[in-house]
Amino acid sequence: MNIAIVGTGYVGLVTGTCFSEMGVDVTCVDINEAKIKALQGGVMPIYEPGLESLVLKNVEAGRLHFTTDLTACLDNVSIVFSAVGTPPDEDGSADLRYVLDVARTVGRSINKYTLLVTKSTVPVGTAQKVKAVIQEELDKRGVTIPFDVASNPEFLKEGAAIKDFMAPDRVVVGIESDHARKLMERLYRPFVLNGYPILFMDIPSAEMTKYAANAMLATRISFMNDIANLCERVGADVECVRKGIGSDTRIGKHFLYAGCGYGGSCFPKDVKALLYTGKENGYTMRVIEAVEEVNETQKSIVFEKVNKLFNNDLKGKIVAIWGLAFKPDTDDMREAPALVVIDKLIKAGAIVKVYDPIAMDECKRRIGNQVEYAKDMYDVVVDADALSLITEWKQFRLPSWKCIKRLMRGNVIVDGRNIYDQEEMENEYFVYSRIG
Ligand SMILES: NC(=O)C1=CN([C@@H]2O[C@H](COP(=O)(O)OP(=O)(O)OC[C@H]3O[C@@H](n4cnc5c(N)ncnc54)[C@H](O)[C@@H]3O)[C@@H](O)[C@H]2O)C=CC1
Ligand SMILES: O=C(O)[C@H]1O[C@H](OP(=O)(O)OP(=O)(O)OC[C@H]2O[C@@H](n3ccc(=O)[nH]c3=O)[C@H](O)[C@@H]2O)[C@H](O)[C@@H](O)[C@@H]1O
Repeated sequence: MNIAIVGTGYVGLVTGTCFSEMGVDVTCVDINEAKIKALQGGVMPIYEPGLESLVLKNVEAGRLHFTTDLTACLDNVSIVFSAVGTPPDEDGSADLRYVLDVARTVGRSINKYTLLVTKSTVPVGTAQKVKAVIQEELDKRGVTIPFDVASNPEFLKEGAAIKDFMAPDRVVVGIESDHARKLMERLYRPFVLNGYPILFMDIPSAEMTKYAANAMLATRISFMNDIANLCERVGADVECVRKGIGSDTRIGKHFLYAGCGYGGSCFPKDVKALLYTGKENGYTMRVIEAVEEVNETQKSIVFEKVNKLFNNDLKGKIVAIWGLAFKPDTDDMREAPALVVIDKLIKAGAIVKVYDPIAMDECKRRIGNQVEYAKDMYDVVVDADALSLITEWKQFRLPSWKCIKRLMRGNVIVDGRNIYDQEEMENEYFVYSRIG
């Protein structure tokens, strides 16, 4: 089977690589020439565990190709996936410009039946827009060429993308023709053989499933952050509460970790887009509004705690930060809580020193020399008055507190992800503060 994947970002590159691993011949397409050139030279444009070796292996096997020219590969493929970005517009709605650009190129260039599958996260009704654009282009050409559209939202998480794609809880596919269903059944057969369910449904339901899933996960996080903030005020421990409620199988253990707010390229933007869809349809999504509001406040919580511990006077204080990426195992800093904390610390007059195992270059690209970049996790705490943990990379979990105590000039530790033991920290004579 030959397919093309348009958009070689986190989703497109992982999708293309994983399908090629299953024996499919995949051409990954991107308009970003530098990205394609790098990939052709074996250089990954993103950090994602396990990706590089899988890409190199499948390129070597001749099943994975990279190009900037979608038109040139359309004659050889039966399915085109669109995995381009859908960033938030100013009003919070999903910007469909890139998705519709892909549809336009497909309409202008196909010469035989093609199935265009949208993998990007798009609001209900997008497939119909995609269909209309392709038809418009075919009409302009004066040709009749059969085509279908489908929706196949992606549920992978950054940092665990390969595993999530290869072993999905489910694959959701929205279709409106038997032929499209057969093609998608064939493409996903290796996954079904491995026991992973594929759920076929109508296209609007598939499109909505993606937003509902992300909004539900974001809701759990904001709910727990709300509970954590109350725990702190009433003297309960949110970590005990998390285990207590997570053991109820109706609630489940996952996505119940209180922290310094959710970030990333998806929860923030998808929550906004869902709110917009509600408004557009005369309905206010009140729960989702609260989810967003709680998260906005929560992103400042580490700053608020540090500030309070220094009696609202951070002028000249050195604050070290562990973790910049929006979560561990990625270099992605889109909507990262660290950016909010850094900004507030700088505005309060603090000197900020940062360390992240992978996202240092990304941070430099975003905020330049507003902060000091340390060479490792111990170097960053030298002379610091306070240390704040923002991203729970594994290497931060069991540090040498003896060494840290020697290097810091102060003893304040603010744990934005609740990974340290309160008693141990107090035994080490740290002033320790966590979430909840
Ligand atoms: N990042 C993630 O973990 C997940 C993202 N998604 C969704 O998948 C979509 C893509 O997200 P990412 O991979 O993170 O985006 P990304 O920004 O990493 O990659 C998008 C790529 O599309 C390319 N592109 C834009 N227009 C193009 C065109 N006309 N032709 C060819 N290439 C084009 C860009 O150059 C870029 O390389 C979004 O809708 C996102 O919401 C869904 C699940 C997980
Ligand atoms: O649509 C998307 O792009 C993806 O968005 C999320 O994946 P991702 O953003 O990569 O990462 P998550 O592991 O979900 O973490 C998101 C944020 O929530 C925070 N989080 C997560 C879990 C938790 O219990 N508590 C918590 O604060 C993380 O620190 C992080 O900032 C979803 O988990 C994926 O299923 C989805 O495909």
